[in-house]
Amino acid sequence: MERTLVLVRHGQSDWNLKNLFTGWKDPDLTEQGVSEAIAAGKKLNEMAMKFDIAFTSDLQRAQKTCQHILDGVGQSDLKTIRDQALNERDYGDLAGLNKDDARKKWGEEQVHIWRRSYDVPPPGGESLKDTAARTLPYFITDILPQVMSGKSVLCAAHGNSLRSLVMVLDRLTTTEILDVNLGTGVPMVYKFNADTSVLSKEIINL
Ligand SMILES: O=C(O)[C@@H](CO)OP(=O)(O)O
Repeated sequence: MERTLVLVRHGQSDWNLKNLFTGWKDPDLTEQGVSEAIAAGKKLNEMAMKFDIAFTSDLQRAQKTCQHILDGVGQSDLKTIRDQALNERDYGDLAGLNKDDARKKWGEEQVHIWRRSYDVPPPGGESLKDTAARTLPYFITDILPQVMSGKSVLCAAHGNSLRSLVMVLDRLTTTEILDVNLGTGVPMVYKFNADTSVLSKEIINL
């Protein structure tokens, strides 16, 4: 039995391009972001990937990426479940600020800690640990059972909401996760063993 999960971060958004902290804000994809999502769909189609169900967040950059990928594999009408649990980490007071301005104000090191550490939340926002406290239960109750029943599942979400899942799937430590950055529109194809452990992971570079 094949148990497949494809995780993909949305394509470039307007605020990625403008270098702004985004979090739960809801900017659209840029032209490049649309191209990345279309390219991801094309690659998965070349691999003859077919999905049984898709999951995405409550934010349009992930939803649109999900739809472009489904269009690319010829499954435009596939059942897609949207849930806030998959939303990006809430960046709190940093949302809307320019990342370079933030580095000037608080220093390179502090901003890196806010962006990539496991348990230090940005002011008024969620740490990766806080994010995992909503993404992981949702993954376990809603997404993993689909995968374990032999389905092929697409999950289009966000840099940090997906880092919280990748940390568990790849068995990374709280130190190792610091260096993990997910590329926009780059699918990660996971296959699972019958005991829910990861059999294989393939990163599909565009
Ligand atoms: O702004 C955000 O919400 C995220 C993802 O783009 O940024 P960062 O990579 O800094 O965590």
